Formats: sequence, structure tokens, C-alpha cells
Amino acid sequence: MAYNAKWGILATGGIAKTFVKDLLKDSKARGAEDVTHTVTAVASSSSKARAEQFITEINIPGNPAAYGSYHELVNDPNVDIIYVATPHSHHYQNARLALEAGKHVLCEKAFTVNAAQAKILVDLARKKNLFLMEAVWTRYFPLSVEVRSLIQKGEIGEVLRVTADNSTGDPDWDPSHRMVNLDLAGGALLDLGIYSLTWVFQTLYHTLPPSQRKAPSSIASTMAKHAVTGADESTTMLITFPTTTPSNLPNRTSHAVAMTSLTVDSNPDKENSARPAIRIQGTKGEIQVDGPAFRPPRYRVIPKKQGDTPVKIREIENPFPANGHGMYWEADEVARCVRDGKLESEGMSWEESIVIMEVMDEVRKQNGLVYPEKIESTEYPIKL
Ligand SMILES: NC(=O)C1=CN([C@@H]2O[C@H](COP(=O)(O)OP(=O)(O)OC[C@H]3O[C@@H](n4cnc5c(N)ncnc54)[C@H](OP(=O)(O)O)[C@@H]3O)[C@@H](O)[C@H]2O)C=CC1
Ligand SMILES: O=C1OC[C@@H](O)[C@H](O)[C@H]1O
Repeated sequence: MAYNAKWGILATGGIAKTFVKDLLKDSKARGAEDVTHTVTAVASSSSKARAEQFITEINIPGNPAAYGSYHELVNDPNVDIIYVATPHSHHYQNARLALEAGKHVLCEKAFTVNAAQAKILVDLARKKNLFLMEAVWTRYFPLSVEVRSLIQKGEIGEVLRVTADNSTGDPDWDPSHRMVNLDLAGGALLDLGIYSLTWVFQTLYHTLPPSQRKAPSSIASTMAKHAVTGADESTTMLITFPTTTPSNLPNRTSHAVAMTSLTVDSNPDKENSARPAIRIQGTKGEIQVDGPAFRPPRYRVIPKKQGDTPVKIREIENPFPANGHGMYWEADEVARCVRDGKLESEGMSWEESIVIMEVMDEVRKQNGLVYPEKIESTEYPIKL
């Protein structure tokens, strides 16, 4: 019989709605016969009425409980997994609240404000024998799984350069909005740059066996800041990795350029047509992934031309079954891990989340982007 995951939804904003809609899609439509999902409770920090409205609006079946506080949600015995869907500033406090109450956690990206907070959550999950994962949904797309597998099989040879861009070109956020508000850990890097880094890491780092993965040997970066709030509007990172595959050239390194911006757009006409947001370049060819980097619709494999033989380009679509957004694949992974008693997912391991948070810490340090003490703090509990 299929394992049924019982979810508690912590916060009722934009992404919580999108995630729950995906949870409610029939899992068989995407070939997942072994897991199903039920939303058993929803909480809003604003009011119980807001949680009730969320349930009604999305038409969540099964009469889920509605709470006016996160505290009540994490103490509901009918909930197994908490989905944390608050702004970045609140992830550490909210995920910790859930773990302390003995619940498994899927926490939205960026995992926390800094690596120190992420390490504490990981230690707590380990100590309490609970599942914990940063919700980097893109990693669980069939497209991502295929691209990683092609790299591992040597399809494009040794990968020596990756460029990844996740830029949305929506510069006119109100200064109080979470996208640019320092009190909510806003800015392009934590919100959007995480996806550019995801592509860099899942191609140049994750494709190696865990024992051979090495943190970047150098990071250089630059930022442009929002005129009113000082959050980063654009961030560009140059990252050096030791080689991804065994090389006969001992000092060879792989280079990554990870870009993110709120002011320019990776896909200016929003058409999702053939515009690679990610280029993975190897000694035998290239894989291009079309943007947006967080929800790529397709990729193509371009072998390097050999002699006079015409190059055969393969283009592969990533369909979204049942017209979903694509968040169900990560939800299935969480359900399977919890069912199997795993504490972390191989696709987004604790160690990799922490290494990526450390890169973001370093980039913020290089550019003097500091968030308010209260949200950088590892103290718990703090009322934010
Ligand atoms: N995976 C993805 O594709 C996406 C992920 N995200 C991530 O999801 C998280 C939430 O983003 P999003 O849903 O767009 O944000 P919203 O602003 O739409 O929702 C955030 C929710 O958090 C709760 N909240 C608690 N405290 C605060 C506070 N002080 N200020 C604002 N909200 C608060 C509120 O819910 P309530 O009142 O019910 O408690 C609010 O509705 C972020 O981490 C973001 O990076 C966002 C978009 C896409
Ligand atoms: O995670 C995200 O992906 C989609 C973006 O539009 C959004 O701002 C971001 O939070």
C-alpha cells in the first residue's frame, strides 16, 4: 500500500498555496504509485480565520485543522511533516520550533539566513532522529536527475565551466516586500541566487561521490545594492572547484559563474523559448538548460563537433504532469525518506545545504551585506 504523508502547512503566503495545490494532485499522474499526501493542518501566524480561508480557497479535502499559531500546528499529533513557508528571516526559528516539537521538516529556500543557523538545525534533526531538508524543489525535477546522470556518465566529458543565471527583472518591489526587505533577509542572492548556486553545485559538486566532493577553492563576487533598503539587487559570483572528473592534468580546475538579479531578466520576453539560463560545458560537449533556472522547461545536449560529421543536438522537454507547478517531486522525496526512516535526502544533503550557505555567507561578507542582528542570531526562541 502507498505511504501517506501527513503534512502541516506553516504559513499561508504565496508559495504555501502553490505547494499545497501540487500536494493535492493525484500522485499516480506523475507515476508515483508508492506515496500519497494529505494536508492535515494549516497554521497562520496572523489568525485562525486566515488559515481557514486558505483551506477553503484551495479546497483542501479531509477537513484539516486550522490554527492561528505555529505553536499549535507543530503540536498537532495528526501532523508528521511541517512545511515551513515563511520568509528567510524566519526559517531558523520556525524550523527549530517544529523540530523541537518532534516533527519532520521541509523548509523553504534559502535554508536559513546563515550557515551557523543551518548547522544548528542539522544537529538538532540528527539528535532528535528527524528528517530535515531545504526545499530546493528544482533538484527533484526529472530534468535535474537526468542532467546529473548524463554528467556522471561522461556524456559531455570533463565539466570545466558552468554559467548559471537566475534573474527575474522585477525591480519595483516595495521596500517593505520580503524580496528587498533586510528585516526579512531579502535580496537577490538568498531568494534567487540560490538557484544559480543549485545549478553550479548539482553539476560541479553533487555529481561526484560524496567522499570526493570538495568545497570551492576560491570565491570572488560583486553586488549592486537596492537604493532604499541596501539589499542586493544583483550579485555575480566567480567560483573555482577542483575538477569534477578524474583528470590527467593535476592542477586543472572547473570554473563557475553564478549570476542573479532583480533588475535584469534571464528571459526578458518571459516566453520560456530556447534561451539557456544554464550552460554546462565539458571537454566533449555542452548541456544547455533553458530558464527559468528554478523551473526549467527543457534541456539540450550538444556534442562537440568531430571532423565533418554533422552534430546531432538532442532536446528534451520536462513536462509537468497534471498541470502542476513541479513541487510534488520534492514532496514525494520527503514522503519516501520519512517512510524509510531517512533523516536527510541524498538529492539535497545537509552537508551540501551547509556548503552552499557558507558560499552565500562569504559572498555577503565580501560585499558588506549584513542582516539585522536579530535574524542573523542563532538564539532560540526569539520573537521576530
Ligand atoms: N520554491 C519556490 O519556488 C518558492 C519559494 N519561495 C520561498 O518561500 C518563502 C515564502 O515566500 P512567499 O510565499 O513568496 O512569501 P509571502 O510573503 O507570500 O508569504 C510568507 C508568509 O509567511 C508568514 N509570515 C510570518 N511572519 C511574517 C513576517 N514577519 N512577514 C511576512 N510574512 C510572514 C505569513 O503567513 P501567515 O500570516 O499565514 O503566518 C506570510 O503569508 C521564502 O523563503 C521564499 O524564498 C517563494 C516563492 C517561490
Ligand atoms: O523561489 C523562488 O522562485 C520563483 C521566484 O519567482 C521567487 O521569487 C523565488 O522565491
